[in-house]
Amino acid sequence: MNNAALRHWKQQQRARLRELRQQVPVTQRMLWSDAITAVLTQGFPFLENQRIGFYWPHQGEYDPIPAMTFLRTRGATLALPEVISKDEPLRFIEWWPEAPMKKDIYGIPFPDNTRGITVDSIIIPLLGFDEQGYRLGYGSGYFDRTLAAMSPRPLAIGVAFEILRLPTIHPQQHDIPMDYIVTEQSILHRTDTGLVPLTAPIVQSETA
Ligand SMILES: Nc1nc2c(c(=O)[nH]1)N(C=O)[C@@H](CNc1ccc(C(=O)N[C@@H](CCC(=O)O)C(=O)O)cc1)CN2
Ligand SMILES: Nc1ncnc2c1ncn2[C@@H]1O[C@H](COP(=O)(O)OP(=O)(O)OP(=O)(O)O)[C@@H](O)[C@H]1O
Repeated sequence: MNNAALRHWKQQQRARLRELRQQVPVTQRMLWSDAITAVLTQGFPFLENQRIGFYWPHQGEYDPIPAMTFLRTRGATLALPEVISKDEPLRFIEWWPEAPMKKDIYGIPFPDNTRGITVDSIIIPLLGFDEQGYRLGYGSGYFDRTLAAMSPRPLAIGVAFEILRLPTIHPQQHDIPMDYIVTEQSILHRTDTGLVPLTAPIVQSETA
C-alpha cells in the first residue's frame, strides 16, 4: 500500500471501529469493562508501586478510572495527559479524585495546574489493535510521539475490547507497539512473533 492508500485505509478503519465500539449494548459494555478492570487491578501487581499515566475516557473508550483509583489506594501515583500542542508529546500531570480539572482542545478533562510526573507505565486507549501489538488511535500520533520522547521508555499497556482487533494495522516507522494489551478476555503480551495470551499474573522482574 502506498502512503495515500494507507491513510485512506486507516481513516476507514477508524470510522468502522468507532461505529463498532459505539454499537456495543450498554450491558455488554459493562460486563467487558468490569472484566478489564479486574485484569488491570489483579494481573499487574507491580502497578501498585508505580507512577501510572492513564486517560480520561472519551467517546466510548473503556473507563480506566475505577481500576486506577483502586491502584491509588494501594500506593500508586496517578497522572493524566495534558495536550501541549498538536505536534508535541503529551505531558503527564498528577491526578487524584477531586483534583481541580479543566478541558483540553478536544473537550477532555485534565488536571488544572498540578505537578508534572515522570510515569513508569502508561495505560493507553486503543481504537484498534493488531496481532503484533500495534495500535490504531485517532490519528494524531500523540501517544507515539510521547513514547518516542521518553527515556527510559515507560511500559505501554493498551486497553481495548476484543472486537477492535485487526490482523494488521500496517505499522509505519513511527508506530510503537504496546508491551501488553488488556482485553475483556485476557492479557496479551507482545513478543517478537506476535501477541501471546498470559495465564498468570505478571511479576515485576519480567518487565525489567
Ligand atoms: N481519552 C483519551 N484521552 C486522550 C487521548 C485519547 O486517545 N483518549 N489522546 C490520544 O491521542 C490525547 C488526545 N488526543 C485526541 C485526539 C483526537 C481526539 C478526537 O476526538 N478527535 C476527533 C476530531 C476532533 C478534532 O480534530 O477537533 C475525531 O477523531 O473525530 C481526541 C483526543 C490525550 N488524551
Ligand atoms: N515520534 C513521532 N514524531 C513526530 N511525528 C510523529 C511521531 N509518531 C507519529 N507521528 C505523526 O503522527 C501522525 C499520526 O500517526 P498515526 O496515523 O500512526 O496515528 P495513530 O497512532 O492512529 O493515532 P494517535 O496516536 O493520535 O491516537 C502521523 O502523521 C505521524 O507522522
